[in-house]
Amino acid sequence: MHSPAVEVRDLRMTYGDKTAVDGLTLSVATGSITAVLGPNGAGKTTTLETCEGYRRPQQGTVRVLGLDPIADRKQLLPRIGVMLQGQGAWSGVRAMEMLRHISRLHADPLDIDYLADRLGLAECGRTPYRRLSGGQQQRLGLAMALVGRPELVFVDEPTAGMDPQGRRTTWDLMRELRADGVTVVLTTHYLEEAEELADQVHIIDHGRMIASGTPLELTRGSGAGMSATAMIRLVVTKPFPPGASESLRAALGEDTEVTLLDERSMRVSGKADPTTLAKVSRWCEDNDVLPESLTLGRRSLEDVFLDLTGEKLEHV
Ligand SMILES: Nc1ncnc2c1ncn2[C@@H]1O[C@H](COP(=O)(O)OP(=O)(O)OP(=O)(O)O)[C@@H](O)[C@H]1O
Repeated sequence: MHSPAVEVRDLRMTYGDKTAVDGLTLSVATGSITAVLGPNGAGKTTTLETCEGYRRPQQGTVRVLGLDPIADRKQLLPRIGVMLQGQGAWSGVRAMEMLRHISRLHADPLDIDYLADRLGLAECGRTPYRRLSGGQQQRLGLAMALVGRPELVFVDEPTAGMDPQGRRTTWDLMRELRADGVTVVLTTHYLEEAEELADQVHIIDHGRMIASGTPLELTRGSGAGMSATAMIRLVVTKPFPPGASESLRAALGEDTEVTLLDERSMRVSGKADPTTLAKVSRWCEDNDVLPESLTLGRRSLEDVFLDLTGEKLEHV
């Protein structure tokens, strides 16, 4: 077994009297893609910046590749790649000049033409940084993080502002990195990105870990911090009678959430067992409601996130 690539223990970070990270513990397996998900202001960037050595832990410990990101910065820097949110480059510098400059800081850089080609930067290589589109700036930031052949990369919202093709290219690249044994830690607002890419997902809210697991564990409800729940969708042939969701909830019991999605469909999250399905069906009979469909399905990561945080994330 490898030791973890990143280990955060009981991290606490504040800005004045604002607590940004509140006793966070997480570990990242070497060679994995790990996604840190959370609503705006959850503490993702602060946690990453502490791992990258930009911030000193106010409480708790952070180890990256077994090293202290601040005390061992010199040893660590050549081994990690960092793509910051809204990464800066000098505004007048041309994209390829910037990449070449960064590549010269590394002992054994990747071929920059290969990297530019791979990330679709070749056609804008002579464009000054400030004139690149948001997506091109993101791709350049990613190239700058990868050019030194890091063992571990931190990428903060790597595909924000990218078009669907740029996003897919980036996802492919992340998978290639993993296949080469590189560890990837990313933050994202896009649940689909986490679902597509991540081996492990940590969901944080208000600076605390609220759930973690593989995407499958989380959507089945078997991840840490989760209870086993399923999603039942009930679609009926004519509009529900008034008070239907409250009445169905009463019929199903306390552990169930019933949400009216529109006048003819409801979402029930509760236990995934035959009894629950039978109760829904009995409720339909008692209320003279004819189901058009009654389906039991896995929740999406979106449903999990919504249930845990009460907030919606943006869609891809
Ligand atoms: N330099 C700062 N000074 C004061 N408060 C800050 C600072 N940086 C972050 N915060 C606050 O700390 C909390 C956590 O911010 P952080 O940027 O870590 O969250 P995040 O999960 O990365 O959010 P986002 O998804 O919006 O990037 C937020 O409430 C934020 O307003």
